[in-house]
Amino acid sequence: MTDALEAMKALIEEIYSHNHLYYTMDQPSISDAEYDKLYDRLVALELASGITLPNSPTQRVGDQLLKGFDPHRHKSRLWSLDKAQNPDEIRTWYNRAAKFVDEYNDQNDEDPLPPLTFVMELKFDGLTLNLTYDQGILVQAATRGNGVVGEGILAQVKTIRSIPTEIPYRDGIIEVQGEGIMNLSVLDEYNKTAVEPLKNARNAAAGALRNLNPKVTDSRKLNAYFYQVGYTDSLKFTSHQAMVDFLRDNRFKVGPFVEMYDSIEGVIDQLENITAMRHTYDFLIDGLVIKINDTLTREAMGYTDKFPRWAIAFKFEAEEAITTLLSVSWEVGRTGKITPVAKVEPVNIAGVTVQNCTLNNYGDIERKGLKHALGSQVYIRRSNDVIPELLGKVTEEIDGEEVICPDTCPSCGSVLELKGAHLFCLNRLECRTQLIGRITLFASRDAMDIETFSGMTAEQLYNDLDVREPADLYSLTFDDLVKLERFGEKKANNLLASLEKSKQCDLASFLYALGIPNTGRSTTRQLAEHYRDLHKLMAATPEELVALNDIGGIMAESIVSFFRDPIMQRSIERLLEAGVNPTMEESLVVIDRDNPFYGKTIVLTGTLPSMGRDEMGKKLEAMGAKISGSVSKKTDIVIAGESAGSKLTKAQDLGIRIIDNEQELLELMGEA
Ligand SMILES: NC(=O)c1ccc[n+]([C@@H]2O[C@H](COP(=O)([O-])OP(=O)(O)OC[C@H]3O[C@@H](n4cnc5c(N)ncnc54)[C@H](O)[C@@H]3O)[C@@H](O)[C@H]2O)c1
Ligand SMILES: [Zn+2]
Repeated sequence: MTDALEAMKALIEEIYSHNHLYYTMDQPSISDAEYDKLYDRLVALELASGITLPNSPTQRVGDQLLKGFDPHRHKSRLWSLDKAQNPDEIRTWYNRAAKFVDEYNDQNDEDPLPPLTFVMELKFDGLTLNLTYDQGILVQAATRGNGVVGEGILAQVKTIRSIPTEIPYRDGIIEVQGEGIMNLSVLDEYNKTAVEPLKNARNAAAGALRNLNPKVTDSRKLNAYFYQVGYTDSLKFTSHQAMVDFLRDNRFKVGPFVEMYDSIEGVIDQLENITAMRHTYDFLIDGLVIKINDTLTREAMGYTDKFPRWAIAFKFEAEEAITTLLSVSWEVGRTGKITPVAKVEPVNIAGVTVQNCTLNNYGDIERKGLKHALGSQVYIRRSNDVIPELLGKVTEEIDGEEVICPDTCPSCGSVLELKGAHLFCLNRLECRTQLIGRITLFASRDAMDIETFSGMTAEQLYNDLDVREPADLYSLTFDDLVKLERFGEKKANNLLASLEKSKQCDLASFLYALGIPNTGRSTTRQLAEHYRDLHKLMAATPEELVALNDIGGIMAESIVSFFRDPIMQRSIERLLEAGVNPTMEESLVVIDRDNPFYGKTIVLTGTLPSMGRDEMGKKLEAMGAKISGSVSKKTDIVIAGESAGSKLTKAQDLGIRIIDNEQELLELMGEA
């Protein structure tokens, strides 16, 4: 028992030191996942021993208040939330609630509680805010603090444009709870020019709101969402739904996802869908919150010392971790761009072991304060299946070994050149890695689609048969190939046949195969559709190109300088001489040019009830529409399915035509 006590005391001390860094300083030194592990260990010890020490963090909310802010005593307490990691833990919570209601109703058969219904909302990851309105005027805004008393941050909160300083409801005092956040697009924009980039939107928002200088808060362009009326003098809401309606009527921003369910299995059925959508929102969420809808039931169930019994948070798997930066190596891409790749101490993030992380470029290392970081603790993030990213050092003050940037190309040894934030090897004719990269791209599936070809094939052909550029592939012979290791007659013949077949290719794939810097598959398709002829495109001017949808200045310059480069011109000429014949496939069906989608740029977002976005996109393309991935002034129509996120908001802001009813859409398409 004394062992358990000692262990508990040590854990409590450790947790408090992290609480202080997280809640008071907004500068955590461990990831949330690691923190949660410590916390769960303490909970387990308390359960096993049956002892809870009086100062245990499991019995209280938050941490000490920061000096310099006026304390604000909340009119009604603010709470933390109980957590579930999986559907079974949600079912356990539900069973407890259902049992409570049964027992309650047995004793109160005159006035029973209604059957349980639920609401599910996004769990915003920012800083809790409690706003006080007196006769309709915003008179105070406070942090959660320890739940009873928070820090008054009215001046800071007033910099948030979306928070109303006056509301229509004027009967006495009302307190409204929500979360101050920094939109992810705003964080990206801020970091593009910031001297000190911000590593994480949660800490960025919390740090800005708890900054004594409201000008700093203002410069971070924060936002806020509200989900709860904590206190009123006289109002009563029968349900959460009624409360949300009240919030909307009083011009508070309510989350884009607030859904009602009449069974817990209905809630659980949706968990996976919403989890899959977590990256479509322009703000951080760290989970979902499930709450019982009915107010009387909430009041009857009440609270523990720390959280309401009528709500539970479903926590997503963490996407950030802390680990050690071991080394940085430099990789040469097919355009000659040199990219730093960081090797880290292997760490598990959401079920995947991460060992390598990208740093975008040379400039990034400086900007993220990583110049002296070898051997240091660093934050990494892996989200949305993208390549893990290195965010920055955990403790900026402590120097590690220096990251040395190369002056010469690690592949060919020629002197590197710095263009903007990127290092480049300009030796395009002889740099082995670049050449192999270009050949690999040329043969890849989205390009010329040469069967069974891989990066290894390109390397082998380079080493053994002097294949230096794509055109060389077309002069390979059976005798050359059959001699190669791991090749046999069959493989040699297959490769030759596939190369022969690729000569009749469509223009868009051919353009993609050339590897024009900064242009992806959708751009090359657009170029092909517009110019319909390789030589016309090769003669295009930057002005002509920017006039096309989705092509910006940088891309236009890339395209023009690519085609003006004598080396590329020669390379294309050789391909044509070899018999490659890129053509624009004329569509077989004649498109009715009077249909409402002809020539329109359309963005699809959210989930459509009857078919996938890809399928709908193809149908619209066949009607002459252009499908684009992002909303801009050039967008004509946004088709919004269920749970559409930031794209829909942006379309609304820009006043773009929105079709959000599938029936209407199908009618317009002539399909209904
Ligand atoms: N890394 C660290 O060192 C460290 C230290 C302390 C805490 N933490 C993190 O904080 C968590 C515990 O924190 P907590 O109690 O502050 O918060 P919580 O995660 O338990 O959640 C409670 C908060 O969720 C917010 N919330 C967001 N959306 C909501 C919605 N729709 N409805 C209701 N509430 C909503 C509210 O502000 C509320 O205060 C830990 O699990 C850990 O992840 C990390
Ligand atoms: Zn090189």
